Amino acid sequence: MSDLFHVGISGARGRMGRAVSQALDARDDVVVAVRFDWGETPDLSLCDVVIDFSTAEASVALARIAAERGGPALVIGSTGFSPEQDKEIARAAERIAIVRSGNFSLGVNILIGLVEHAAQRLDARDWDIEIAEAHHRKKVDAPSGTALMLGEAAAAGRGRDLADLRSPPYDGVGEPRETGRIGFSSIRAGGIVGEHTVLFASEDEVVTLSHSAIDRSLFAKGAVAAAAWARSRGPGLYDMQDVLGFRQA
Ligand SMILES: NC(=O)C1=CN([C@@H]2O[C@H](COP(=O)(O)OP(=O)(O)OC[C@H]3O[C@@H](n4cnc5c(N)ncnc54)[C@H](OP(=O)(O)O)[C@@H]3O)[C@@H](O)[C@H]2O)C=CC1
Ligand SMILES: O=C(O)C1=N[C@H](C(=O)O)C[C@H](O)C1
Repeated sequence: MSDLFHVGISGARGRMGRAVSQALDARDDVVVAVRFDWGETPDLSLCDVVIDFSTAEASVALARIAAERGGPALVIGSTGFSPEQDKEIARAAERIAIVRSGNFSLGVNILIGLVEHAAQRLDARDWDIEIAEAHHRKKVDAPSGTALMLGEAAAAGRGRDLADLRSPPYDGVGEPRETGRIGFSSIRAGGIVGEHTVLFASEDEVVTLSHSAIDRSLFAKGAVAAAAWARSRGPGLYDMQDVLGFRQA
């Protein structure tokens, strides 16, 4: 394999697409082969990897096409997938390498391990878990992809799936909070890049684990590192824990 690799950018004119473009410009081992947005048909044969920050629907369509032709590898950062769309991405990953993550930052991927550790040790009968996130006013999906990953880590710490533990949204007058559930809340305001807090609360004390993204170039750099990693992988569905070498064998 040549040291030079060819990258496509999906969602190129978007906030993340532009950040990815800048992150790629800083590297001397990358050629940006194609850039595309909604309604444009890219020549995927020009790419070793496509970095995709678009929409869940667009990412599923791209994954389907890439899988049908046996490449390129994909790095998918879009969020807001339905369970059926999750399955479509997993199906495509039987044919090509896909690195998918709701957050490409090192800090959040460290936080995931801390949350799982805490959830495993703090008894669900005594400790409630609540996940709060804040993002810019243009973000359309909630809870954020990162909040859901943190929720999955908390659920895994308790040996369960998030789908079984997720609290319905609190709104109006309802029943008291059910023991062992994981709650989510979201803020959309101004230009907030990305704030995530996981709160563990007992009757006597509160433990708070949190992450703040200061600039979205953070996510772009992580996605570019994932692209460099993905281009030499066989088919499979990977995430940033794999790229960073955090996954235990
Ligand atoms: N995993 C992570 O670390 C991060 C994930 N994200 C996620 O990435 C996604 C994009 O975020 P952001 O850049 O802020 O959003 P933007 O709305 O700024 O950009 C989305 C881009 O995708 C384009 N697009 C829409 N449909 C298609 C399509 N079919 N094919 C190719 N491109 C398409 C849009 O084009 P047009 O304007 O022409 O419609 C637009 O340029 C969101 O889901 C967000 O949650 C964001 C930050 C970090
Ligand atoms: O839309 C965004 O901006 C972000 N989306 C991701 C998410 O849904 O978690 C990651 C990051 O927080 C920014």
